[in-house]
Amino acid sequence: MNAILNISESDSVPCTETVLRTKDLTVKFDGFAAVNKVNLAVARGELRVIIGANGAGKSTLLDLLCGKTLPTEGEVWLRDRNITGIGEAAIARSGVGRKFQTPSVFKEMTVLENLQVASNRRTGVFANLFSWRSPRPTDVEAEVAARTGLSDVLGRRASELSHGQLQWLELAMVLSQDPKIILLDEPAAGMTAAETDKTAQLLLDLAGSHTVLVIEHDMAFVKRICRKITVMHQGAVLAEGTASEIERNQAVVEAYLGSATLSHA
Ligand SMILES: Nc1ncnc2c1ncn2[C@@H]1O[C@H](COP(=O)(O)OP(=O)(O)OP(=O)(O)O)[C@@H](O)[C@H]1O
Repeated sequence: MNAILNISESDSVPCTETVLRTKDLTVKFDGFAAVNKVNLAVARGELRVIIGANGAGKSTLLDLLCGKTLPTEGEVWLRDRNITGIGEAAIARSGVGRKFQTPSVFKEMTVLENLQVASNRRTGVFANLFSWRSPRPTDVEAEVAARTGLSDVLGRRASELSHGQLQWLELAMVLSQDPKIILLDEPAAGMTAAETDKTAQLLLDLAGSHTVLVIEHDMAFVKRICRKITVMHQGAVLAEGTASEIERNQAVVEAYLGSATLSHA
């Protein structure tokens, strides 16, 4: 049992308990349905990838799940709790962590200082920014840094990190708040092949103990990490299934993959 991040042997076995569910989730902007009656059911410990063409509604769906955007209709459920409209902060406190595509780390702070800000976020950002900081990581910060490959750069300023390290720092900041569900927007975008590999392994390691939803365009990456894919098209769910089921689905091929298969897209 890893007490620090609440990872146990049984947690690492994917199960069929649904932890995140949406019911006819819809948001309209000036009458345009960016997300349209989406019914999603994600199991505890699952690593789910959401794919779809530009403008399909993927990011907006994550915005709805984390409370950044309020739905026009429909509901979001976390296990047996309806979290629709409870607000972004309350949803975060309920265990949903979101990492955006553009890192929002404090560039002039060290990696450790960024982790300290993140792990104390519940106490309020300003109290936190001006509070005294230990030069040593707590057990949780050390564990999160080890998990994301940042142990050797804890003392380095964020501005000196590579693109991949910045992305991992942002993920580490999300992890340090101990989320049960992690929402990620294109975590491997702009990464080198080696960084992409490391990110794939990181996500595979996180799944099981966490439920992970990832938006991704890089199909080689998708095939590597994913057991179940949700395909979005024009705000709605077009198909769900394994990579091989998806690449054989004629509607998906026509709407998104074109004549390419997932391995070539
Ligand atoms: N706040 C908003 N106001 C108006 N329209 C919006 C808003 N947010 C998103 N949209 C529209 O909703 C649609 C879905 O956008 P979204 O960003 O969710 O797509 P996406 O699948 O994530 O695309 P990409 O892969 O390019 O990021 C787009 O047509 C977008 O212009």
